[in-house]
Amino acid sequence: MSRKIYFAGSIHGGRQDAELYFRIIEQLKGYGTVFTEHVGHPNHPELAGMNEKEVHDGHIDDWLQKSDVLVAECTQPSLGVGYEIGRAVAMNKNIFVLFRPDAGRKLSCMIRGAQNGSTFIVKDYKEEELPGLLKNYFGSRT
Ligand SMILES: O=c1[nH]c(=O)n([C@H]2C[C@H](O)[C@@H](COP(=O)(O)O)O2)cc1CO
Repeated sequence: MSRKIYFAGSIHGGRQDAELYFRIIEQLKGYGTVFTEHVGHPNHPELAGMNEKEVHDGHIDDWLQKSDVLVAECTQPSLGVGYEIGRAVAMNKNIFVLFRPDAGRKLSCMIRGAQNGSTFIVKDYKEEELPGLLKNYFGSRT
C-alpha cells in the first residue's frame, strides 16, 4: 500500500514560500500519496469553501490521523504548522522538518529541540539538496 504523506506549510502565516511548497510536493509524490497538495497551490482559496472547524477536523482527524509521515517546511513561521507538528507528535507519527537557515530566520527551539534522531528529524537545507534529502529520508523507512 502506498505511503501516506501529510505536507505542512504556511497558509495564513504567509505565502512567501508557496512556490517552494509546490516543488517539494511534486517530489514527495514520488514517495507516496500527498494528502495536502493544496498547501502548494499558488492561489490557495481562502478556506476552500469550508469553515474553520471543517478545515481543522478534516486535516487533523482524517488526513493527519491516516498519515504515515508529516513533512513540514518550517522556514516561514505558521501557527497552524506548529500545531500540526504537535498533534503529530501526540499521534506518534514520523515527522520530517525542513528549514532553510539562508532565509535569515531561526527555527523555534520547540521544533529544533524536539528532534530525537528517529521519529522526529530536523534538516537544515538548501533547495538543491532536497532530492537527496528526501531519498535518504524515505529510503531509510519502509
Ligand atoms: O485554509 C487552510 N487550509 C489548510 O490546509 N491549513 C493547514 C495546512 C497547513 O499545513 C497549515 C497552515 O496553517 P496556517 O494557516 O496557520 O499558516 O494549516 C490551514 C488553513 C488556514 O489556516
